[in-house]
Amino acid sequence: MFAFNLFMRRGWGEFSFVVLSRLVSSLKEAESLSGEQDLGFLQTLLESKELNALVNVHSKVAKIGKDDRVAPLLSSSMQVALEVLEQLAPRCHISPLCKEVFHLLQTPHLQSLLCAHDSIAKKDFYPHLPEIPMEVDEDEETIKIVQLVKNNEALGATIKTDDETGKIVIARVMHGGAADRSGLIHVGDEVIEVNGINVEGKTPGDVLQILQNSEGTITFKLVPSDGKAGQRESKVRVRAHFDYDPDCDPYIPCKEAGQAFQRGDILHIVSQDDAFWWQARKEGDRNSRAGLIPSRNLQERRIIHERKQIESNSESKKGSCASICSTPPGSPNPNSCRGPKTKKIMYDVAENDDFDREMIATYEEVAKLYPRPGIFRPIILIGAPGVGRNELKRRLAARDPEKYRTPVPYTTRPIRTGEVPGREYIFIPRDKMEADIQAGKFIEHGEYKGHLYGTSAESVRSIVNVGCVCILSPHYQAIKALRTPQLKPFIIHVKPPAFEQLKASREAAHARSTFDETNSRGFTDEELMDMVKSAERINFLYGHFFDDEIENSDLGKAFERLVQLAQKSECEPLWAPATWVQ
Ligand SMILES: Nc1ncnc2c1ncn2[C@@H]1O[C@H](COP(=O)(O)OP(=O)(O)OP(=O)(O)O)[C@@H](O)[C@H]1O
Repeated sequence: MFAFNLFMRRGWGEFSFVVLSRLVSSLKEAESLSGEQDLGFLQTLLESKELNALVNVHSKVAKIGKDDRVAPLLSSSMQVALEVLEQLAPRCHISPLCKEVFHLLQTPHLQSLLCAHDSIAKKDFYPHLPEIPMEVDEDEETIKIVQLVKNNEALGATIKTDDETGKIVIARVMHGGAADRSGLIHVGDEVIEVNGINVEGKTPGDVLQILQNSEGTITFKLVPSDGKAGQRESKVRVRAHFDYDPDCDPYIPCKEAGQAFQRGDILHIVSQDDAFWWQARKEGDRNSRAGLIPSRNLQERRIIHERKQIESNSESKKGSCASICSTPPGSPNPNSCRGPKTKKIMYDVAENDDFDREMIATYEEVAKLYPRPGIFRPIILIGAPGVGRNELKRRLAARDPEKYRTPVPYTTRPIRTGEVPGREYIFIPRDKMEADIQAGKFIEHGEYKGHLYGTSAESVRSIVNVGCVCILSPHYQAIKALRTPQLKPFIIHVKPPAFEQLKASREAAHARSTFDETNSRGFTDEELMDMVKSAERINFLYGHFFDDEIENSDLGKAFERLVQLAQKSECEPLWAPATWVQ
């Protein structure tokens, strides 16, 4: 007893050989107080080489730990570096010093050093040693009694009936919730009593009722699980590619535990332990508890199931006039009476649409992409034909021709009078262009009136490599080919306003229809209507790829917004696919 009192008083920080030898001698004094077997065991342990070696190491570490000169000043130097980067990003052009610090702080070696420093400062020494196996009497069950004060906040844990034992167990503990913060309730703990009421044979619903009827302090009697407690938060961030509302989800285990989100939201996935229900919180919501969201696996299954249902419904309705809308909004109406389009068509829409429907958009892992000094992300303007992408692109290039450039397209058509090779087009023989298309050298291409047209990947790269911002306004189906880790484009959706506003703005500006080959008339109502529908459809199919959007109603305002977005893409760290940030 004396020995252990000593042990407690001194604490581990002062534990040394002196203490160890005093422990051994005090054991001898206490021989009469306890069983011989226990004392013999303790004496062997205290005199063992292993323990003495450990004490030796501990004493040295403890000594160094007391030296203030090597004590860390902070344990979040990486966070500080990121904040400095964020502050510096818009100021790089001010001085070469800013630029150099900005560049230095981004180097992987320095960032790794800061991360290593923080881990040591936090005493985050991995790997963790396995827990010491405890020999427990088989009949003896360890029980913990946990008391939590009930307030307006949810407990942040869910319960279920264990399939094998039929007992009530803790199914999940929501990160950051009351149960998690208590550090006392863990997944797999068996619930024996709630407020003195034995829950054996009860359903999770019954237990919930007990909890709901309780006021003030709630006492749980739990048998701890033998699994690992206190899982660390994962650092994964994803961009959601669909809207989610737990209130409308009949399968979520607990609606109150759900986390609603919208397409485009950045989510911090804090746990992926459960195959079907991840725990996540919206990025930036640091203090809120995490909520349940469907896992990628579950969401993919749902989408496949929904598609199958839609397909079988439309199969069974074949031949009848009414059909379920299995196509995205704004899909081309095969009965449309619009005349033949004279406009240049770069893609076979029908062929590519089937491919798009194959995509199952759930979550995309993202990371912050920091601006690189002197290398700008290409800006891609996507939008319905005629919406004004070229007009905006022209204005941006005219504002600063040294900075914003558009690649010169290639064509196989013969040169016309007044045209200068390399100015309007780069003229190229058909067999050469076909071979280059085959070799994947074109980021977009198409055929119009028997001639090929296209934009080469090399022309985009060469603009980027000379430190200019490349602006592109390709057909929307080129998104997938352009959204690569090499190009890292910033993609903006240029949207039309509602029909009335669209019509009024185009009429007021005497806008020329891009559907008329001679450019001699304004847009017809049908063309404007198609533009609105097409924008909805583009948003449905590709909305999750857009970094931002511009509503092109008032041209001046739309252009102002484009300038702001261009600056944002040049200066700010922005979320991008994680594969782009290596
Ligand atoms: N906000 C606006 N208000 C009025 N007129 C506009 C506006 N935006 C564009 N326009 C006009 O609409 C016409 C079509 O614009 P533009 O050529 O830029 O379309 P586009 O999206 O590039 O089309 P396409 O892809 O079919 O070539 C042009 O006459 C342009 O000046």
